[in-house]
Amino acid sequence: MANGTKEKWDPALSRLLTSLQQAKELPSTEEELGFLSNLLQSKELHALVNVHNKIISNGASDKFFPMLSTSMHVMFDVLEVLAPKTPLSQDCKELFYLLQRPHVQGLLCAHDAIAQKDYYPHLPEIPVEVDEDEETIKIVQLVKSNEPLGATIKTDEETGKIVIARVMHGGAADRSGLIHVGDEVVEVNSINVEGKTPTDVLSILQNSEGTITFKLIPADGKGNVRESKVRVRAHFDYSAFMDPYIPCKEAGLDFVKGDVLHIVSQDDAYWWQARKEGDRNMRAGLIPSRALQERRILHDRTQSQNENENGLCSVSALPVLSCSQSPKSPRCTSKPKTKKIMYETAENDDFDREQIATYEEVAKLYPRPGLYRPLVLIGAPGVGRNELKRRLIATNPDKYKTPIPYTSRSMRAGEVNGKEYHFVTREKMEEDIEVTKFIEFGEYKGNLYGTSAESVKALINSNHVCILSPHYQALKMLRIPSLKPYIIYIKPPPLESLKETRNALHARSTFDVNNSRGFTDEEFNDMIKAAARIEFLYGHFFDDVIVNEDLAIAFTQLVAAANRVETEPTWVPASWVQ
Ligand SMILES: Nc1ncnc2c1ncn2[C@@H]1O[C@H](COP(=O)(O)OP(=O)(O)OP(=O)(O)O)[C@@H](O)[C@H]1O
Repeated sequence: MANGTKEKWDPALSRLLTSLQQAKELPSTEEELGFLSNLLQSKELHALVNVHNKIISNGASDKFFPMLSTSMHVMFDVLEVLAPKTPLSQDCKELFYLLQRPHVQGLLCAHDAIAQKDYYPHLPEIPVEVDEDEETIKIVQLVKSNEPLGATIKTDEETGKIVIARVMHGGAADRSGLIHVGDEVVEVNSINVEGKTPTDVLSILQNSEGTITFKLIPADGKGNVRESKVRVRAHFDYSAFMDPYIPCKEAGLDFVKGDVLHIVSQDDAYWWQARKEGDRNMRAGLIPSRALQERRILHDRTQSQNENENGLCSVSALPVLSCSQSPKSPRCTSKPKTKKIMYETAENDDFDREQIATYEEVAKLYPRPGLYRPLVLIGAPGVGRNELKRRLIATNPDKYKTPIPYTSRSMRAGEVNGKEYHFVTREKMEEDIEVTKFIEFGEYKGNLYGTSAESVKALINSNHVCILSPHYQALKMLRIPSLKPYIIYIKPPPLESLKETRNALHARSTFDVNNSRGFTDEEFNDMIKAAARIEFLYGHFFDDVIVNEDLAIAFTQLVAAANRVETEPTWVPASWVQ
């Protein structure tokens, strides 16, 4: 033996070597035998087998049973908790730093792979011709519990046999490490399934008690697939129960618009496997893939277009405002207001309407010194965005700033250029509007008004927290990587409470008499309708929602949100952190 003594050798390797000696009579070349003999005696293989055996024996002993298989998640949670505490304690700071080191993360990742039993060697196909009739059969026994099996079956289109269609990450079948996609099901509890439909097989499974024994013909090229790290924000609501096409309703994962999902597998073109972010439940669920969801949306749109013969409305499900809106004046209020900016943008400019919103890849953005994220208050006109904005600025006028708008109107006595407004010519403003320099603009009494993207950037660059309360259509220009806005939706309370709070005498001049106003019943109704519309179109962009019922409570929530942005990690589009 070239290396080491034979006694220390793994018994399986020794047996293989002995068999190799006996195989000399078989029709094989000297070269092949020599290669195998060298391989079986190599130090590297020996070391690998030892490591493998150790892992298996540790895995088998209760003493080393993993406490969890998601230490990477825990690490991210800990980072989240620690982030705001780093300025307070040296220990927190050190741990925060350590947990972000690639070596520590690599160690935890390896731990999770082992805890998820993702360590079985993935052997290539045997490169010799196998007798077609002599198929390998594996017998897998699983104990039936309340937990679903975590696998789905289907009839193979070519062979007509029942095969494993998918194995849910972290489910019972996956944890067994013995059932793989493509395995052919021959028997279930000694019942031959040949010629049976998946529904028949399902009822055999449902009627079995205790241990379930599968006889399977292994698929080629099987193997445990590592979990992907992709996180997405859902832009639509999903209920597996309501989905007639999901291969198995029980295996579905329900979610609502705005939920962050961890996509663990995208192997299937139509059905991804996902967990809700932060959900400790190990088993993943099925959700429609991006491609499938896009197809469905397109199909629904075509159908609603067909139904809508005059073709006036392309999205029939949109909550619509009752009043007609002209391009020059999209607001519904009948009363003139103190705020002068009107929006040029017409209803049909709602930018998401033509996009197919399914999933958006997201990543965590950690707060850091020098990162000043603008706070954007979105809401129905009149809901109280300006009131809240003014109050927040008043808490710290050196920190919170709002950009000074541009106008084409002439300066009045007492006004200073760059204080109330930046005064520019109409031609200059029109030129800038043309090259999309304004995040919002409009015309009022023959003069143009607008807020430029540059002035938002200037505030950020001068280390201020920029606070904006633009028209919701401005989100299109604001939600970009260079600005990284934090979007807070200011929601009106239910109609009765809206009327009650706004009609209360003291509420009219809550903060600034000049900016106080009353509302008609029609305006209250319009506010509720506009709110429903904004939620429908932009709900998936909201980082936070504040119900502006009691003003003092809403303001406290706004202050808390503003602090959160500075101290806690938040989910943002993945492209913002790359
Ligand atoms: N929670 C509340 N309770 C009572 N009154 C409120 C409340 N929030 C706001 N208001 C009052 O409602 C009026 C409209 O608020 P505000 O001007 O801030 O609305 P807005 O969302 O900025 O709308 P717009 O963009 O049309 O000006 C103000 O008089 C304000 O004081």
